[in-house]
Amino acid sequence: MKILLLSVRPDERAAIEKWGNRHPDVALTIAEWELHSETVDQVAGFDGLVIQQRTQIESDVYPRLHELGIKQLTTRTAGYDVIDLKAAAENDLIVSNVPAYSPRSVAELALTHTLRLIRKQELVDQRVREQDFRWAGLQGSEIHSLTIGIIGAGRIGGTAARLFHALDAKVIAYDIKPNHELDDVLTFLSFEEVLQQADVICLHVDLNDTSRGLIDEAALALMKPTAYLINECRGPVVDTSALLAALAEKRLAGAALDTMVGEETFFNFDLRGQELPNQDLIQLRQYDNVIITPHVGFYTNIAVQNMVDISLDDTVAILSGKSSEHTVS
Ligand SMILES: NC(=O)C1=CN([C@@H]2O[C@H](COP(=O)(O)OP(=O)(O)OC[C@H]3O[C@@H](n4cnc5c(N)ncnc54)[C@H](O)[C@@H]3O)[C@@H](O)[C@H]2O)C=CC1
Ligand SMILES: O=C(O)C(=O)[C@H](O)COP(=O)(O)O
Repeated sequence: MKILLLSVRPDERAAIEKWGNRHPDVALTIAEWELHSETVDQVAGFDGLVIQQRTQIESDVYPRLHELGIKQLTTRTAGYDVIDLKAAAENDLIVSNVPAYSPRSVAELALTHTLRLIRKQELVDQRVREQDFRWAGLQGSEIHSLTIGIIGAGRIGGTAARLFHALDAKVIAYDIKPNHELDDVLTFLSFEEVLQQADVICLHVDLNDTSRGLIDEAALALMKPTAYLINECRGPVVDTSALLAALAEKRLAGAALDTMVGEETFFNFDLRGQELPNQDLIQLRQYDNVIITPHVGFYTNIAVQNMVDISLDDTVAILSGKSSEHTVS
């Protein structure tokens, strides 16, 4: 069996090698390129495909994969919004993802961002760098006195809720499919109630037709002017122009963004000394109450090993005609 892994980063190689040592019967090939119209022909001769990319797969790729005899497409990520599931199904491709490689990795970043925001840590760091050691303007708040609003209480949102609950915060949540196994740590409310009551809103929805643009001008207008917004899921869930307006007019206390619209042109690039390619990023970076992290929520040692292991196990299972519990349709 021949499996091609695409978009492989140097830090994934050790995990891939470990899996390969446990499966000497599987031939693994590593490549750094992404799956697109201009690269798809290089897939010829392989049985299985494992991807991880932020840019959409073009529509002509799916029929070409079918012509090349590819029957499976696995992304070693939780989000699978770069894949058009309808086009994949029309071309007999079984799609799978890695839904739970480490919900803690992202949930712990949400907690980190929350603590940094409520202690005004960006401003503190900036001032200390400038040798300004005054306290004025730096008073923070304590987590146990706050209400945390989780939008999308799935694997990651639910894990974040448990972390916040353990720190004695009040946790409220909105989800289109509430999971009542979380009732011991949070209270499900309406979308509007969560926005109105929370001191910190954490976004953990998957990107779909109902969540695209969910945090728009109207949603931001419902939030308290003292509240913070944290986006750890996908950039398009937030209307960035509306967010910028809310920040400019001080209708929001601040924000932390681990995902942004257009991030594929700047996150995980070394742009030191260069002009930034995105106006929203330029504007957001000017605020000392905005934290930007380059989509590192997932990026822990445990998560990277699990992403590799689970995606390769599933690829082998699917190609062997067995079922995988991670197929998506
Ligand atoms: N920053 C990062 O590095 C990472 C980001 N992610 C993103 O986080 C997302 C969530 O991951 P999981 O928790 O594993 O997914 P999940 O599928 O377990 O949870 C998503 C939840 O959102 C809910 N939801 C969907 N649309 C909604 C809407 N319009 N309003 C309210 N709730 C809605 C669903 O019902 C579900 O409970 C992924 O799809 C991915 O986009 C995932 C891993 C790493
Ligand atoms: O798993 C996900 O979903 C993630 O967001 C990642 O872990 C990073 O994946 P990409 O956004 O780089 O595909």
